[in-house]
This record gives sequence, structure tokens and C-alpha cells, in this order.
Amino acid sequence: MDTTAEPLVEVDQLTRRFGPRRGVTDVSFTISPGEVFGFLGPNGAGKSTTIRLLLGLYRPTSGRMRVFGLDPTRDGVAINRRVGYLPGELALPPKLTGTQLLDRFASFRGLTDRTYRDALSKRFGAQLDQPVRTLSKGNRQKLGIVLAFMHRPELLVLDEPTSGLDPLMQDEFAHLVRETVDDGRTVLLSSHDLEEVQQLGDRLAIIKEGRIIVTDSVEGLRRSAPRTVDLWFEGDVDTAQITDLDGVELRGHEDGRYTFSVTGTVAELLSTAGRLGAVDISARRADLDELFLSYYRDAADGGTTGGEVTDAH
Ligand SMILES: Nc1ncnc2c1ncn2[C@@H]1O[C@H](COP(=O)(O)OP(=O)(O)OP(=O)(O)O)[C@@H](O)[C@H]1O
Repeated sequence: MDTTAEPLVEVDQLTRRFGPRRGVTDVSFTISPGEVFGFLGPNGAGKSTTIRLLLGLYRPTSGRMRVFGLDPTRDGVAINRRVGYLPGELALPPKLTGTQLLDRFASFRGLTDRTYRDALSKRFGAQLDQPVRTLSKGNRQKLGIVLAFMHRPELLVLDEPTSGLDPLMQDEFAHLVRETVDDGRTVLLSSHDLEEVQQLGDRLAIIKEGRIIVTDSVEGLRRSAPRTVDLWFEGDVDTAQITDLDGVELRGHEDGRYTFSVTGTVAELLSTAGRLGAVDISARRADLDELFLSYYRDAADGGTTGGEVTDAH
């Protein structure tokens, strides 16, 4: 990933309303060349709307955006030539077979070399001889993946890409995404799946009710997520000295074991525990799932839990 290069995607204060309904409000983020940018949020949060705006399929109500330095409202065709798009709701012509469909898209794109397309079809076990309408959801999704990747686009825009795929195919898809970024290309990955975004994303934005509530690296989020630390003491101990520390809360205690939630660094906790005569310690790595869920919940009342808060309302 090249974070010093010009961003490949820039979105600044983007708003789209649908009459009285909100689509997205004041959405801002950038994507650097060669990164996997995860876009995460609950149903109806505004992920697909943002994607459609970036591809010139919707016009913004206000705000600014650039893809490859181009304006999607004017240069949608030029942008789409350089993008591979897998829509969230894949509508494929039902009567065509997989092969006919791939041929048609290849011809739109002026793609004559079939080597990569054939390799992708084989890799995902795409069923190419049957009409699309007879395929299962997962098998249609495999065709969608081949269609998005087969021309080796500079930017992949993938809306819920693994929906309907079995675990083996999800794994294959993860390999494909890694190969794509190793090749210097860029991926925008929209998903509900925390695990998928954690596993593949370099940075991510969480969107809720049309607004971005946090943007950070996966590692940054993990650092800012609360950890659970257990301390054991012999005899009575004055835990107030520990809970007075910034970012430390007592979660419970049983016999000589005291359980704390710790946000931020542990240095002060450790020195205080040492002074108080702690006899043992265990710490668990931050649980990102718990952090994400807390963002989902907190966003409703404007709270946030950590990371670079870009737009908390
Ligand atoms: N064409 C449209 N007309 C009216 N409202 C729309 C339209 N497209 C999106 N919206 C509204 O915009 C909001 C965001 O929807 P969007 O489809 O972007 O969410 P999403 O995050 O992609 O959700 P999901 O994960 O369920 O696909 C929703 O309130 C939705 O009802």
C-alpha cells in the first residue's frame, strides 16, 4: 500500500438524500492505492449508496468525490472502464449461460485474452454451461466475482462479495483479494462481516445511519479496543487505586481475582498492581467484534469508544 501517493478514491462531505429519506450524510474518507479498504455497517447504513455515488450511478445532493482524480458525476464511463464492480444485488441476464455472459462482458471491455478469465472460472468452479437462471445464489455469485476481476481492473468495488459463498470459496476469495493488492491494485470491500473485514482490510470505515462514525486501521482499532486484564491478590486490596487510573474499570471480582477492562496503555496499571502486591496476571487480546458492536450500539447516542473519530453525531 502506498499511503504517500495521491488517494485513488477521495470522498469529502458527500450527501445524498432520496426525497425525505436519508441516503448518506457528510461522508468523508480516502482510499490509497494498493490498500484494502473495508466499509462496514448494518443494513440500510448507506454502504451501497456510497458505492453507487462513486461509480456515477447516483448523483450527490452535495459534497465532492474523486475516483482516479476523476469526477464520477461527469466521468462515470471513464471510471467504470478501470473498475471491477460486484454489486450487492447481482442482476444477471437470466437466459444467458455463464460462458455467454462472460463473452458479452469481455467484448464490452475489449478483452481478448481469456487466460485469466479461464483461470478464475476454474478456481471458483464457476458453472459456465447452464443458463444463469438455473444457478444457485452461490454459483451466480461466483460468476459475479469472475466478471469483476477478469479484466484485472485497477480498483475493485465489491459489495457483499462473499454472500452465498461456502467457506472454501470464501477462503479462495480471500486469496484472490490478497493477490490483487500484492499486484498493486486497490479494493473497496463493503461487508456486514466483521471477520472478513478484519482479515482482509488494511483500514476501515464504519457507517451507521448514513454517517461515518469511525475510520481507522484495523491495527489502530485493535490497539484502542478495551482489553480484559485479570489480577490476583492475596488478602484485601484497595482497588480504588487501580480504578482511579484513566481508562481502567473494574468488571468484577471473585476470591482473589479482580477483572478489569483497560483502554489505552497498561504501564500505569502494571506499576500500580506491582505496588499493591499482585501475585499473578493474565491479559486477553482486544476483541474487535465487541468493539464493533459497541460502535454500532453507541452510535445511536453519539458515543464512540476509540480510534480516529471522523464524524460522530
Ligand atoms: N433508490 C433509493 N430510493 C430511496 N431510498 C433509498 C434508495 N437507495 C437507498 N435508499 C435509502 O438509503 C439508505 C441507505 O441504503 P443503502 O442501500 O445504501 O444501505 P446499505 O448499507 O448498503 O444496506 P444493506 O447492508 O442492507 O445493503 C436506506 O435508508 C435506504 O432506504
